[in-house]
Formats: sequence, structure tokens, C-alpha cells
Amino acid sequence: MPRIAYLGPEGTFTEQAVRQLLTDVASAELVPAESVAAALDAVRSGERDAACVPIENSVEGSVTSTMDALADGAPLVAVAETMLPVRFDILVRPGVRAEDVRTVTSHPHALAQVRRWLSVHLPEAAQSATTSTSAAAVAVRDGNADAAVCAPLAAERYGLDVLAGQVADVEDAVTRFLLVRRPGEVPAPTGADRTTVVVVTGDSVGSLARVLNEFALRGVNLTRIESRPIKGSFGEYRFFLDFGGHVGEAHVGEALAALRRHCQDVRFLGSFPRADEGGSSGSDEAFTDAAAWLADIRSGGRA
Ligand SMILES: O=C(O)C(=O)Cc1ccccc1
Repeated sequence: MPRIAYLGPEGTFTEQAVRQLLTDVASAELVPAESVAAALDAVRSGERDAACVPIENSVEGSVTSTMDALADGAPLVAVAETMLPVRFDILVRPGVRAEDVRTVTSHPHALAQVRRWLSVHLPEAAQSATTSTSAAAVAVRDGNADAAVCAPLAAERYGLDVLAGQVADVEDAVTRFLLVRRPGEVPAPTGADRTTVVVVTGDSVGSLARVLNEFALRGVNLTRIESRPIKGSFGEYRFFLDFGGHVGEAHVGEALAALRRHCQDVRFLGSFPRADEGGSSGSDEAFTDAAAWLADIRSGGRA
């Protein structure tokens, strides 16, 4: 039975995401991890077969701890993604009323997404951060905080009361999650895939423009570009690039090979079916035709 780590403790949005990702949840063992880094390290060491981690949110942006943990350490690759609409429950110990709440705690992305609600309904409460929304539920259950901003699974799991349900400052906020494994077989192209890489361009004029140009030239559509500092080297950055398409497609393969030539470092983080509407980008047909034409010339054909 595959053992799949997720950002725990149990009841997080990430648990909800992994349940949504697996076609047959009953045939997997879901194991909570203390942090995203711990979940990924458990996959690297072989202790777990895969990990589900949050990667970005439509309100708060990237989950930087996930990005850093994917860019450092032994390579891992994403094999699937899913998106969850996120709305929060504000949880308290049974009987606690809004006027009793002095402290409120949660994952920083959760606090940020209910900031306005908190400023209206719990304006006096001091805020503190936890490693996940369920870690906040544990803190409230154990009396270490008065209110927690949680995922819908948490109230029942931790025996807490819902002070307010379905809270979100921004309607339709969505979080994207990845299912990550050790490098192995890449999922087959579906025609609507996403690929993700991390590149270090090097410090020279136009180096990022050159990278972006390789995509533009081949009609590859970028869906995300983010930079993160390379720790320990002030002023140096790595770029996370997501784009439509699959490494198995000729035009995407060519673009990646070009990055490999131009960049100091390129790490492939996976090609997998897209969870949103977007299709693959560019046309693979023209590239496969051209490759066949060239092969023909080289082998002395009439072209
Ligand atoms: O803490 C959780 O429940 C997570 O899965 C991370 C997270 C936090 C806030 C919004 C979406 C996901």
C-alpha cells in the first residue's frame, strides 16, 4: 500500500487535497507530516512513496516554504496537481464566545485570507502563526490559543465549535496542491498538461529575457513565474517557471534543452495533467514534422 505524506496534523486543506487527488484513497495510507519540508524529506529518504503539499494560492501567492524545499535537496518531481476552493472555519473550544477570544492562530496563508474578517469580528485578538491550519486547531484544543482559522475537516476531528463558518475575504479563493514523488516515470502527456522547472540564469545582461524568449519562440505559454532568493548568496535568485505543455512534447523538450544550454542550473520539477482549464501551449506537430524533415536530410533523403 503506497504511503503518502501530507502537511498535517490531520484535517488540513492538504489532507482534503490528497483525498481529492487519489482515485482510490482506500488503497493508500495517508500519513501526516509536521511540515512541508518533513513531508518532502520523507519521500527523499524512501520512508514515504509520495507527498502532497500546497504550492500556491490565488490570494496570497506562492507557498514559499514549499518552493524552497522543492528547489533544494535531492530532486523530486510532481506527478499530479489539484485545486481546492478555500473557505475557513473559525474554531473555538465548546462554549467560548467571540468576546472571550484573546488570541487567534493559524497558518500564515489562512490568517492572511481572513484578515478583513478578523479585523471586524475579532479586532482585539492577538494573532500568531502555526505550521498548518490543523496545528492551530490542536493549539486551541490544548488551551494554547482561543480561536483557530481552519479547514472544514478540522472542527469534528478536534471536537471544536464553529464560531463562524465559510469565512473568506475573497470569494472564489483557490489553493493549488502538488503530489510529488522521487524521479521515475513521467505521467503520459494528456494534451492539457503543465510543466514546472526551476532555473538559475546566472548574473548577465538579458539572461532572464533569453530564457523567456526560448518559450516565446516555441509558443509555450508561461502560467507562473516566481523568483526566490538563493539562500546564502545575497542578490542571487532562482526562477520557478510553470508553463503549458509536457516534457514529452517536441517543442517543450526543445525549449528545455535550450534552457539547459543557457542557464547555470535547470531542475525539472515535473510534467502532469493540469487541474485548471488551460490546455497545452504551442503546436507540437510543426516541431515533430521539422525534426523528421531534418533527420531525413541528415540520412541523405530527398527532404
Ligand atoms: O494548513 C493547511 O491546512 C494547509 O493545507 C496549508 C494551507 C493553508 C491555508 C490555505 C490553504 C492551504
